[in-house]
Amino acid sequence: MMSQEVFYILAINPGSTSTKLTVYENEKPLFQKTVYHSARELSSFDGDISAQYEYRKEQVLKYLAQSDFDLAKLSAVVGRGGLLKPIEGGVYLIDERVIEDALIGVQGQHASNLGVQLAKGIADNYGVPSFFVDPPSVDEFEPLARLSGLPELPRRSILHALNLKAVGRRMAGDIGRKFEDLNLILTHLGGGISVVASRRGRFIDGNNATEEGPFSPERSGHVPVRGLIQLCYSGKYNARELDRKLVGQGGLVAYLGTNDASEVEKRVKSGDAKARLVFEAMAYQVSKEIGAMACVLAGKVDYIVLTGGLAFSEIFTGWVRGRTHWIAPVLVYPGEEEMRAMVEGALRVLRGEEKPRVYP
Ligand SMILES: Nc1ncnc2c1ncn2[C@@H]1O[C@H](COP(=O)(O)OP(=O)(O)O)[C@@H](O)[C@H]1O
Ligand SMILES: CCCC(=O)OP(=O)(O)O
Repeated sequence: MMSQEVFYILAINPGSTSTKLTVYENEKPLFQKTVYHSARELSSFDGDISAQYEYRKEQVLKYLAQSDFDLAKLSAVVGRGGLLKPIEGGVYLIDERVIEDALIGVQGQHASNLGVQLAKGIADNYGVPSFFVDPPSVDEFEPLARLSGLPELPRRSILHALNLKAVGRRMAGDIGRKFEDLNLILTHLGGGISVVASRRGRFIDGNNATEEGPFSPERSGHVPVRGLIQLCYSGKYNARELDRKLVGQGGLVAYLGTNDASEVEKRVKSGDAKARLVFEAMAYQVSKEIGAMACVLAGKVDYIVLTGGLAFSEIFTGWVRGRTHWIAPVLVYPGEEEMRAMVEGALRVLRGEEKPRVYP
């Protein structure tokens, strides 16, 4: 029997509330770590994502050192793609143009922009290639989904593509069907929230997780726009401060002072009425967005799928199920498949099963 070549992959996934890292030997995880960043810790960077680079890199290297894994054995590093140009899904090589777009935030600033920077930074030190897979800027919207009501402000596809594609595939496999044969409403419940209409595997519409849809642990979601204009001209905030208020300091953080949904769940269980109102309102808004995506799919919905860290909360998923089960059966896949999906993408390229795409 031929022996299979052994590849060692490091995957790095910076999110708004955490940095996840893992090392795989082929398909086998050797080490996994989630470093949580509190809202207070991140507020010291004053909304400047690039300024978090050294801090997050230090954290990654610190926990890797504790893992006893010898980085000299690395075959590749894969980072979560950021708010890059709108592109097709797939595995991409990280080159200087990717880093440039991540740094300037070609479609905005978000922690995931650090994923490609951290991956390339570490990969270059060890002379190995670096990749990103299905970034948040995967864009499969239909023409109808792109209009907002103002021609100058088209809607943009910014969502949790990596996790939602991976969980959609896993869920379809679990019921013996193909992802490409199903109509799904896929919902990522994390630091940010995406609710997506997946028609036969294509994400034809979904809320932009950085500026639309439900509020989330750290984002305001959609807000009354004329009130927002008044805030802009109130003289109280500059543009960065206001952006930070909406993304980073919105949602649970604004109402309850924490981005930690498990902490909020504890407060709800202990009888805190305000925590209950806010937590239930977030579930109510997620349910409304699911209803909107059911209309996008003209009611032809096979399943509603809830995933992400917040899907561990049975109280929360129970509220969403209660309001949406009449649309389609609700399946819950707590946590995320992002790390495995990134590693598998890199492995396909290293094994020559797929050619890496070049960023346009
Ligand atoms: N067991 C749990 N119960 C409730 N909430 C949880 C649990 N685990 C994580 N969360 C919450 O999920 C959110 C983060 O989800 P995650 O998918 O890890 O986010 P990110 O989008 O930042 O990667 C945080 O608000 C976190 O507190
Ligand atoms: C910008 C879409 C991705 C996103 O919001 O990720 P997090 O929830 O990890 O911040």
